[in-house]
Amino acid sequence: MAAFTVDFQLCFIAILLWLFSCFCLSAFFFKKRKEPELQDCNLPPSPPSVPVIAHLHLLLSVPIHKSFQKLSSKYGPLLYLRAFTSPIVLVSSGSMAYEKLLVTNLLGSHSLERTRLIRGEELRTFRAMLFDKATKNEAVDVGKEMINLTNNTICRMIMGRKCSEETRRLFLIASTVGRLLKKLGISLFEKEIMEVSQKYDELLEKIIKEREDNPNKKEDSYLIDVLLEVCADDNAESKVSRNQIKALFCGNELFLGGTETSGQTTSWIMAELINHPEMLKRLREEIESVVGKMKLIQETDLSNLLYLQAVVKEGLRLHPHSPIVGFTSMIINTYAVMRDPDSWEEPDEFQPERFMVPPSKGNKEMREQLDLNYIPFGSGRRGCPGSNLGSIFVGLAIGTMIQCFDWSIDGEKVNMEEAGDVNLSMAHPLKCTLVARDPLASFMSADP
Ligand code: HEM
Repeated sequence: MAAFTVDFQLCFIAILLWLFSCFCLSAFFFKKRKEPELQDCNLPPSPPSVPVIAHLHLLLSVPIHKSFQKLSSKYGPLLYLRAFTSPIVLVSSGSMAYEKLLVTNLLGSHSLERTRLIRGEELRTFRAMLFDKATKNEAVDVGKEMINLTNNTICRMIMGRKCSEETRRLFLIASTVGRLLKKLGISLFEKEIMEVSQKYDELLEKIIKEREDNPNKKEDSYLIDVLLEVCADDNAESKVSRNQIKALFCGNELFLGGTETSGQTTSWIMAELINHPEMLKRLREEIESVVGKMKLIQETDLSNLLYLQAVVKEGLRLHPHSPIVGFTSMIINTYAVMRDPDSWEEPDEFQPERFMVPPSKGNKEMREQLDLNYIPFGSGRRGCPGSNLGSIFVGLAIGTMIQCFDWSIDGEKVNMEEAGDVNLSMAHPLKCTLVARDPLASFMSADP
């Protein structure tokens, strides 16, 4: 009996302690929100919840990605959950087939060719923005402007229209929080997503409705048109729901994977070129001899600009955006592999020449070396499906910035200190002032 009393007391104390810690945790980790604001929002569906803690038990179950996968297969890919009173939107992609559809209709070589015009237009806007900053003598945050460029371009490649300021804000939240969580297969956004949720849903509904009412001709169709066609087809091989199409725009890996990676890579490469003026000069000379002195660089020039390609490759080798990548049951330290002194001469030096294939080495040997030791885009099934598009983004931006402007920074050299753990970034984001170069300035000021 005595033993029973002690156990009962212990149990009681344990329950009290548990409840107390739950409340402490909630006060510490989750900000309180007012219910009326949430009721205003047009929220995604929500699974049954438990009193007080709401969906906390689901968020704490291990392994979390499996538990979320189970939830999304039961209730759909876009879910509204709560931990106590804190809102969470869970975005899970539906199926491999759906992912495949996205990748082939956006990143495949045929699609890249079809969307070249969009990238050309966005590049012109980017160049005009830089020209404007140069005229006003304003500093440029290279990474930030590159993220804007890639966001706008990917958005247009998907649905034929630009991102609004709001959308861009949402993507920026997604890229910060989502970066850590994408490995778990979830996207978790805080207050801001709930605030824009209703307006955002309305905007997406409007776009989808517009496309449904006026479908594009097949040859002019964007990814969104292909997805809507599959969504409407009951006999389609891979099922796509309306919610999945919406989920594509809030936190999908296409945006997370495509924007910050290109932004950071471009910043690192510009920093290396500013620190190595002789390489910057060589690159500029190559552009002038291949493209011409009176013509602005275009995507179709990239395949002829071998030194530019080598500069981009070397930037990706020294500063991989993902220093750690996971393969099936292994973790690979790409940073260490690409700086391994057994494979690379002077591995810590920025030397684009190493990617200019010397005639004595031959292409085969070079390719073997790259296959084994060059993995800035990961490798295998989990490797980056956007590697071609990423190289185009970075190559074009670097080519444009070097061809059209002279760059300067505060101080002698750019500080190359690294920051970040999951993703490698510059501890001191690259900010420069620029001057438009003659005679190209006259072309840029005439740009729209
Ligand atoms: C220079 C630019 C880029 C770099 C350095 C880069 C690098 C990477 C790396 C290393 C991974 C594998 C991550 C891992 O295994 O944990 C990855 C995955 C991915 N990337 Fe990229 N990427 C770039 C551009 C892009 C672009 C432009 C897109 C598309 C618009 C894109 C879409 C994706 C997607 C969807 C995944 C996830 C693949 C999966 O998990 O199955 N990336 N990227």
